Amino acid sequence: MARIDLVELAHSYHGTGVDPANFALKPTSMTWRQGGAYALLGPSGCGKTTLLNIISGIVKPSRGTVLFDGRDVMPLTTQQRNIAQVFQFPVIYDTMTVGENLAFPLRNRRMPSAEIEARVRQIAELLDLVPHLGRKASRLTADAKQKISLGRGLVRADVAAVLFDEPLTVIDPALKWELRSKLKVLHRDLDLTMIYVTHDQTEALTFADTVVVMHEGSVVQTGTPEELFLRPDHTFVGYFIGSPGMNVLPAEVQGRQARIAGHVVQLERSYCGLPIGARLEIGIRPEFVRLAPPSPGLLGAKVERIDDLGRSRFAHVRVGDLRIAARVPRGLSIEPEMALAFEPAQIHVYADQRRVEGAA
Ligand SMILES: Nc1ncnc2c1ncn2[C@@H]1O[C@H](COP(=O)(O)OP(=O)(O)OP(=O)(O)O)[C@@H](O)[C@H]1O
Repeated sequence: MARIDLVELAHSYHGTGVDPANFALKPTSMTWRQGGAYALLGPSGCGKTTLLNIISGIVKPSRGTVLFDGRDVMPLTTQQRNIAQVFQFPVIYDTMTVGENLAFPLRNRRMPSAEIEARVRQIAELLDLVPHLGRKASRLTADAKQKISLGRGLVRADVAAVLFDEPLTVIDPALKWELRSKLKVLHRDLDLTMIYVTHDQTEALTFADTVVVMHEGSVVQTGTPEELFLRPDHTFVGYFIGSPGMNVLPAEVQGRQARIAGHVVQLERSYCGLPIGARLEIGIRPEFVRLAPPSPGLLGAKVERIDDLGRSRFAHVRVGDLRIAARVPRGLSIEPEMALAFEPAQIHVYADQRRVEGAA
């Protein structure tokens, strides 16, 4: 296991002569804690695999350094970096049995047979593969083959980190939930540093203690699932995490007031000296906007649609040109013309998409 530091990493697949705004990975410095369970979350093409491949040594970055426990690993190959990787599709030997597949990374390291057997058994038990240990891998379903890939990634206790690149893509949806929970237990039991790449917020939030959100080649926030929900540092995080995503509304902001579509909304904190010329927006999650009967003090809204999610209902409303999602309280009778009440403590202010910390 290792602490992994990324120091001023940046990467362009087209040489460093191109505009840095077009780099696949924009300058990034961060630390992955030893023993942490991380998810690297973002939409397709945002640079997740590039970052993962730089850590493992598959891609040489255009700029910057990777340190494992303070040691520069840039001159080292993937194998020398001692990283285990699990990819989207199973990487196993069909001609070997399940047990032989799991043992393979350990035999390669010349581990004593008794230790190999004990470790293979432990991993097989954790992944419910014990009944299959003696079977040829070729006879198994795609799900079971991917479980073997996961097992092969986890079987070595001495790796610097285990990197998972969308490992549950081929898994049946019903099994996905189970395997994700299993990975979390495995992380606790095996005490490994794990980085799990996904574009699926549910996968990220259920697996990780810390979620790293990427957008257009940059890490825009690193935090616990709760931090990402309650205090998105970037409008993209607000929009990408949560369902429905955060409302992001153009606003004029002065002191403790924001003006949205001509209506004044009170803020809990004060915002003075906001950057001149910046695009100002407020962000508030639908959970903290309440649909209410029309009232003189509230922002009037036209109801377009109600989504019933079983445990909660959300209204999609229109205020002038703006579309806003709001929570529908139980028992509220809904008319075409309603109003919105905002929870001041949950309103964030953004300048050019970055959250601004207000003053008390
Ligand atoms: N080998 C390559 N050569 C040129 N461009 C590449 C290469 N690999 C990735 N890219 C580009 O770099 C950017 C980041 O890609 P990357 O695969 O890292 O993103 P990602 O978030 O992992 O996406 P996905 O989930 O689709 O794999 C994209 O614009 C992609 O087209």
